[in-house]
Amino acid sequence: MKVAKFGGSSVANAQQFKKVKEIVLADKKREVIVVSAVGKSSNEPIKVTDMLLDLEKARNSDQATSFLFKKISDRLLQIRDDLKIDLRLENDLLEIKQNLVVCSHDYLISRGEYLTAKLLAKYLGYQFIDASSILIFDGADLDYQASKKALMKVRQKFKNIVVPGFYGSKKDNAIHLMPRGGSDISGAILASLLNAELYENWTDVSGILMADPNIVNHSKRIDFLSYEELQELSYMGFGIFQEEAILPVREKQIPTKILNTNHPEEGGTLVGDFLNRNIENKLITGIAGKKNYTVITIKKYQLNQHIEVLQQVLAVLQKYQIVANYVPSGNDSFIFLCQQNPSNTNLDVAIHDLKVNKTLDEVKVVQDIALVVAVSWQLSKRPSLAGKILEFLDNSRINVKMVIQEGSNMKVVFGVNNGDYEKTIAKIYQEASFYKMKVSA
Ligand SMILES: Nc1ncnc2c1ncn2[C@@H]1O[C@H](COP(=O)(O)OP(=O)(O)O)[C@@H](O)[C@H]1O
Ligand SMILES: N[C@@H](CC(=O)OP(=O)(O)O)C(=O)O
Repeated sequence: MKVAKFGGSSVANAQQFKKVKEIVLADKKREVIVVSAVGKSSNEPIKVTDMLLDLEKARNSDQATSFLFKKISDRLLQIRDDLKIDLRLENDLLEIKQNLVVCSHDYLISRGEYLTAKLLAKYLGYQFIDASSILIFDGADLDYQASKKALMKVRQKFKNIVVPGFYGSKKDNAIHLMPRGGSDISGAILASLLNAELYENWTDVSGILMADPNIVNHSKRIDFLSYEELQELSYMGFGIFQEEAILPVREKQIPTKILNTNHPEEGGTLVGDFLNRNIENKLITGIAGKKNYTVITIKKYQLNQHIEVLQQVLAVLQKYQIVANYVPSGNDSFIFLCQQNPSNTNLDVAIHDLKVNKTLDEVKVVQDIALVVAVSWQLSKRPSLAGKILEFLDNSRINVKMVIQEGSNMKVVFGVNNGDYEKTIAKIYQEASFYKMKVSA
């Protein structure tokens, strides 16, 4: 059997629902369908999930909510009416409206998926199964056994089901919301629980492209990608597949395909255990990145003899709950990379604490740095990769602030000014995707 997840763009309007139906019914093995909330279309620039977030903001600041609630309801009811789906969605909408003042964030934001899945289930003639009854979480982690047991019970009764993505339930039955893009995770978990032969992830691009199509026009598709490569790319901001969705399919080695709902005939990217594929002479597999990092360089003479300094710095970061990547950089210094978040002032306070710490020789802070990662299959066999890319960037006068090639034998990270982010990705793509390199044995 196959698990097929359809993203918000695949269910953005009635037209898209029709395409989904055609795809699902074309293969009997597509038994478990996971769906996101109604997403963006050319006429509707806002995802229902973002509309719900706006609704929550209005509720929390005692502003009027009825206009926003109506807008959300209208989008869903329009699809129902266009497709003549025989479903009294008004009852569900009323229940949500009645809960609006008191309900939790997780409940409210998950309602987009809940309502969309109800519509799709009815439209496909599949059974709607609320994700809260089969994906059970213990804290942030899935309770695998409890979820498997609940899912098996459902599957004994119903073969073909539609499950809303993006949420499950906690032990106390309250809704547990996943991170943004979480329907990818729901699909991957279901594929893992069911040992699916394939996990299909249907979206609005025909596979994973070497670089973000919003930055590079006509970027080449990656036909085959290993779980490890996808992990590195998703971690660094590949928007197309949620990073946390990789582990469930990777653990069970479930082949995963990224496909286009608008063009199923174009095929897509197959993600699998391809690390031992025949080495190609392509310079890189893909490029990803994120803006808005703060780089904190800590200097301490003979640092390797003062391990307590590292402990002190980590304690400050822990105190202010700062998530940071740590990079050793020589005998006398190390750097931390932290993602900036304008609404979180903890980073400024932590930096202040570090600066007044007399044990440290110097604390240098550089803000507004973008990190761009080039992932290359078996980097160790291509030792001159980082140098080659630096040469390309140098030729186009991009000021590279740092290069990190630690730990993984799969990626090189370049730190550049935020303003050079797009240019860096475009440049690496332009040069590297055409460049053929000799591979050492
Ligand atoms: N490397 C990439 N390859 C393909 N798409 C990418 C890449 N990086 C970013 N994207 C963006 O990801 C989008 C698909 O993800 P998303 O908007 O979450 O879709 P969905 O609503 O189907 O889940 C594409 O439309 C594209 O703009
Ligand atoms: N609707 C949620 C979950 C999700 O996975 O959406 P999409 O598949 O449209 O990226 C979000 O916007 O984050």
